[in-house]
Amino acid sequence: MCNIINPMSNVVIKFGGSVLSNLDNIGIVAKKIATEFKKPPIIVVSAMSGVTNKIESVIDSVYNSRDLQKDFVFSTGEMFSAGIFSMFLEKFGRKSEPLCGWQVPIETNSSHGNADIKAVHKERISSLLERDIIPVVAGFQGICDGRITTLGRGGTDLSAVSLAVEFGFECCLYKDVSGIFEVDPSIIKSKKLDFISYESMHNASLRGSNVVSHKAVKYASEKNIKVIVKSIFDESECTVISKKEGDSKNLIALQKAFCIKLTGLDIPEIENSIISFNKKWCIFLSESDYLKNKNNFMIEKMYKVNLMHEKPINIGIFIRIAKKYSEMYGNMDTYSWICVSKDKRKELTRELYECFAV
Ligand SMILES: Nc1ncnc2c1ncn2[C@@H]1O[C@H](COP(=O)(O)OP(=O)(O)O)[C@@H](O)[C@H]1O
Ligand SMILES: N[C@@H](CC(=O)OP(=O)(O)O)C(=O)O
Repeated sequence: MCNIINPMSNVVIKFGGSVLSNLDNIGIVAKKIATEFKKPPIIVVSAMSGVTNKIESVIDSVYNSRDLQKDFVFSTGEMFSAGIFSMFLEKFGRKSEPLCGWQVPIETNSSHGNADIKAVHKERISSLLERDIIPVVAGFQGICDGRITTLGRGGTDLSAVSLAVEFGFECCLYKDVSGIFEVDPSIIKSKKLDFISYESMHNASLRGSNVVSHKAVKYASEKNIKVIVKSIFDESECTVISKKEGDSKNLIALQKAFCIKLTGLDIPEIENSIISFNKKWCIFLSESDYLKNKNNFMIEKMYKVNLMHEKPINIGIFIRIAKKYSEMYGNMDTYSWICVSKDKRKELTRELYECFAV
């Protein structure tokens, strides 16, 4: 089942790093847009895959920089892909113009590195669309007080959703997967969902299923705009994220967890940590706390396998599985988790899926 995007209708189309993995792929998707979309869509692009991580490591190697400089450099990956994508569109016969966030402009608050969108101005893009020129917007970025800001990792999804809201267009996120699955397809084979509610997707995104950024899902939910996730290489399938309450489903999301196991009660002061007591004391760290503390403590890199369940699950079965794999687990009304080492994560995920998937 899929709502095929109608090439005759107005649409915002976002291509993420997973699709923009090399120049050949950019050429292939740009050709498809240039030849199949009669009405000019608004294209929104991420940096090519791996580029933002590389930029981040360059920034870290130079200087523990202020947010202002960091965002300036961070935003360049998207500028590069917007320019290249636009060149390909022209090569395939369509007029196009690349735009940075500040040129649109997309106004944000001043939270560098994790800014929120305050306003999207339509005039410049509208004037391009009227003249049949395809705008290619660099995602993940905006402007505040004349300074470039970035929207947080995965933020291009948010750029696309906010443009779709402002223009009243459909919003389609093209990924390297044909939709949202009950489990990340790179971990195990599971069922693809035709629909998922904002709430379920938001919960899954917050707990590691970063296929769609949690900020984008929240924004779409607040503005009640449906978001379509699909693959450009298989147009027959997709997932629609919307208000529609779907049937009850279990989703599994994997999250990296950085964990200090304590021998005594000598608890270090670490911001935002969750202290969990389950036979042993341990502290889960955020990735940034992990980087700050990795030289001072023995920190284990683990995986938190989160099972999101809309109905209560059989707790006896869950605890039996949890104990088989780990001493660290938790059970709540709507989600349960088990923390395991990297080598056990697939096996555990498979067992949870087999026991609890609907
Ligand atoms: N439940 C899920 N369903 C589909 N894909 C998922 C899920 N959880 C994680 N993923 C991963 O998300 C990836 C796509 O997201 P991402 O790399 O952020 O895309 P992009 O950067 O192109 O927007 C897929 O390659 C897939 O491995
Ligand atoms: N390039 C940025 C923004 C982004 O949205 O990327 P992607 O769409 O590839 O997840 C990041 O890596 O966070």
